[in-house]
Amino acid sequence: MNQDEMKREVARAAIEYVETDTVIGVGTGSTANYFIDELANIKGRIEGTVASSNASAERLKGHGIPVYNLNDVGDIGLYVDGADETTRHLQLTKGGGGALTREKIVAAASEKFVCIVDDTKVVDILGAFPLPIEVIPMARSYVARQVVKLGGEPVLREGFTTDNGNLILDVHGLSIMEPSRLEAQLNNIPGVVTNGLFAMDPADVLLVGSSSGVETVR
Ligand SMILES: O=C[C@H](O)[C@H](O)[C@H](O)COP(=O)(O)O
Repeated sequence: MNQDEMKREVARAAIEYVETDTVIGVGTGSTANYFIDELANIKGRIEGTVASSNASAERLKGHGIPVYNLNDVGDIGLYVDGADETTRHLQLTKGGGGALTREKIVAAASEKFVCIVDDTKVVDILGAFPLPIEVIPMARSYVARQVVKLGGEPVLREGFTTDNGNLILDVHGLSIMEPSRLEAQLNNIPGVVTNGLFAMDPADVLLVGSSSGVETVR
């Protein structure tokens, strides 16, 4: 099974968590796209969705699936999204597609976060994947200097603007031994909107696709 087939399999497995007549929080990225395509097959069974990016909203609408504004729905039961890296403790790095802030908001507003990955994303220690930080444009240099003091090497994601009109610094070289501590430390820097660590509030369920099938980690 290749990586795309594994992504499709975990996306299909996540459909099991969808409850009838509910609003589903939907993530962003290639794995989340497979989930959106699977959701299209059962769209008559759900009330609608809240999307974590404009790209996902467009894909959902393209399938004729209703997309609501988070402000217009109450708490959400289920959020399904991919990740760039995950540990077996369900702590994640996200934001490779730059959607980290809206992802963190929709995940926080959801009762259960089911994370769907292929087995290439599972690591012992987070950090090989550069950690994305969403930054208010006027604070870019200041934030970059503070990140250097923490031992990271920030690289501006050239030509990229988030759905919120901000910039992304991809931070290389951080050894993330204490993910929750680093998540809080980075978020405390003025000018940081949020960073891509989901450690203080990790996923609730991890579905890992591999050539031998889909494994569930809780
Ligand atoms: O901003 C993007 C998201 O955090 C994605 O969930 C993450 O980058 C994983 O994407 P993919 O499923 O394409 O590897």
